[in-house]
Amino acid sequence: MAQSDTTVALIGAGKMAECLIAGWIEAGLAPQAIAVTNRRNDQRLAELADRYGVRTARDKAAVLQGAQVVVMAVKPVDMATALEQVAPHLGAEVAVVSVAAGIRLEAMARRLPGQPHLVRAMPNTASRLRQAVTALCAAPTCSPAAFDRVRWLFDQVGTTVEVGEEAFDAVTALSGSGPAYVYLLVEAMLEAARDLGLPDGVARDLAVGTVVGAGSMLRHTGLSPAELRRQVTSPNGTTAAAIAVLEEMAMPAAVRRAVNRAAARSAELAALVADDGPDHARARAAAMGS
Ligand SMILES: NC(=O)C1=CN([C@@H]2O[C@H](COP(=O)(O)OP(=O)(O)OC[C@H]3O[C@@H](n4cnc5c(N)ncnc54)[C@H](OP(=O)(O)O)[C@@H]3O)[C@@H](O)[C@H]2O)C=CC1
Ligand SMILES: O=C(O)[C@@H]1CCC=N1
Repeated sequence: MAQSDTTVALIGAGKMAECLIAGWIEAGLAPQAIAVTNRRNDQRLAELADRYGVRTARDKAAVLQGAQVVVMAVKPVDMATALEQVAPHLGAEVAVVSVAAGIRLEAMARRLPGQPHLVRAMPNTASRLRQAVTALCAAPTCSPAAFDRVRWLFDQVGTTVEVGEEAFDAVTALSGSGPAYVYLLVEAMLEAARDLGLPDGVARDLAVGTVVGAGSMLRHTGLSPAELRRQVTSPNGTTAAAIAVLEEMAMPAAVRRAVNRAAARSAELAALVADDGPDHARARAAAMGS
């Protein structure tokens, strides 16, 4: 069977699931090759069926029926339960992919005994427009064919990179959460534009065009961000004045700290599906804390 005939079941029908569905449909996957379920929100399933033509069902067995790839798109806190619910309905040849922050392959394997084809993925919401960057890591037991199928799926919604699992907390902090950092920057730029009296529509067009243009420069010139920044910054000019304020207010250090904190949070979230050892309850409580 060709990879373009891949059948997918999504467990979880939230924001990340919808971005993947939208990207796959845009890439030409048949809507009926995609099945989705969630925990209890029937209206949400109806919405996705209506919007994309995908199959939906409340019953997990029905959604998993015939799926070659199962994408676990639930919150880390819900992953243990969700894995236990799908386990009885999986054939051994099915590839199971988790997109959850923090959840480790070893923890998935413990909840899915006898399931060799396990993959961890960290996409981002730009999969909606087929512009995601997705990091992938396969369990040692995953067959090359199963991994290729999973990789093909994520290649349909952007670009993929294979990394060791030890890099996943960092990847999650950088590119999984990363879009939010950019949006925060744009929010602040728009507030400043409003302070300066620019009409909202004009400001949005200019700010969005600026971010997209800067991203394209990063992608296509091959120049470093530092060099590109230098090209904008005339001595004693307007940019230099702005950058001086950002440095004085420790913006670069704040971003570094934020990305580090996100990576640490990813590591904390691993405790949600950690071993049921003596420290489990405490680790779980701590991870759920914030
Ligand atoms: N949002 C993002 O930008 C990114 C998210 N991720 C990861 O994707 C995962 C999902 O995040 P997101 O989409 O934002 O979360 P949402 O809260 O939007 O969606 C979570 C979904 O999981 C469903 N769910 C929970 N428990 C079960 C269960 N036992 N069986 C079936 N469905 C269940 C919920 O159903 P119901 O509504 O009925 O309770 C809901 O549809 C997370 O693990 C996150 O780390 C990864 C990269 C980026
Ligand atoms: O905020 C989160 O935990 C998820 C993972 C990466 C992006 N969103």
